[in-house]
Amino acid sequence: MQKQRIGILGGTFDPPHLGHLVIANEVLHTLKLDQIAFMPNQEPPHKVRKSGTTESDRVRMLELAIRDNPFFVIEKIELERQGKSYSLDTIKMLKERNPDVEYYFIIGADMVEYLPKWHGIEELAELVTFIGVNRPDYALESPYPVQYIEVPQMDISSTLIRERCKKSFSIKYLLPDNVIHYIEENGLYES
Ligand SMILES: Nc1ncnc2c1ncn2[C@@H]1O[C@H](COP(=O)(O)OP(=O)(O)OP(=O)(O)O)[C@@H](O)[C@H]1O
Ligand SMILES: O=C(O)c1ccc[n+]([C@@H]2O[C@H](COP(=O)([O-])O)[C@@H](O)[C@H]2O)c1
Repeated sequence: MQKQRIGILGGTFDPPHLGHLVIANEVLHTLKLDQIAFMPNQEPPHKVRKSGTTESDRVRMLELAIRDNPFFVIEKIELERQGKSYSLDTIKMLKERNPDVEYYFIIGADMVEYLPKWHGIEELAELVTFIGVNRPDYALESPYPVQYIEVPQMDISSTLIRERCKKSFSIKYLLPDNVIHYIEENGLYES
């Protein structure tokens, strides 16, 4: 039996935006994967979250963002454990639960640059195939094995969206309309 092939897009998704959706879709189709699992982290290993959104806000926004795509799912495994969400621990747990799945870990070029600092990177690189996608202002080079996929470049980040909300500046077209409604209804990122 052929193994199931799943792309994992790990992230903070605070909030999810079109950059996430476009890279997920490009990788899904280029590699003909079975599905893409968006995996929100509990506590990002390399940055401090200051936005004030709750875990359930981030999950709800992701649910809304991927709602119309049957190939997109949410993997909540990192929300089940406290502390920093090291990818090595997560992938080991996922492989234990699903031994017949091959995992493709999708990362933007900022994370490709950061790979040497990932916890247990040598071991992790043996367990997954890293898929690197371009992102403005970052190089796509790594001493670790990374398969590169060229995606339409978008200078959108969650930081940009949070900053715009704070200034009451428009965020239309940068993320799905239903996520924008959620942000507005719940007054997220206003301060
Ligand atoms: N516009 C983009 N182009 C390519 N990759 C992206 C883009 N936005 C996010 N990514 C990648 O998606 C993954 C999850 O990103 P994350 O949820 O941290 O979003 P972010 O926009 O980088 O957030 P923040 O601005 O808060 O740091 C990371 O691997 C990141 O490199
Ligand atoms: O395990 C690590 O050391 C590690 C270091 C940096 C980032 N990551 C993972 O890379 C993914 C993207 O991270 P972020 O912070 O840009 O959302 C997310 O799943 C993180 O948990 C993992």
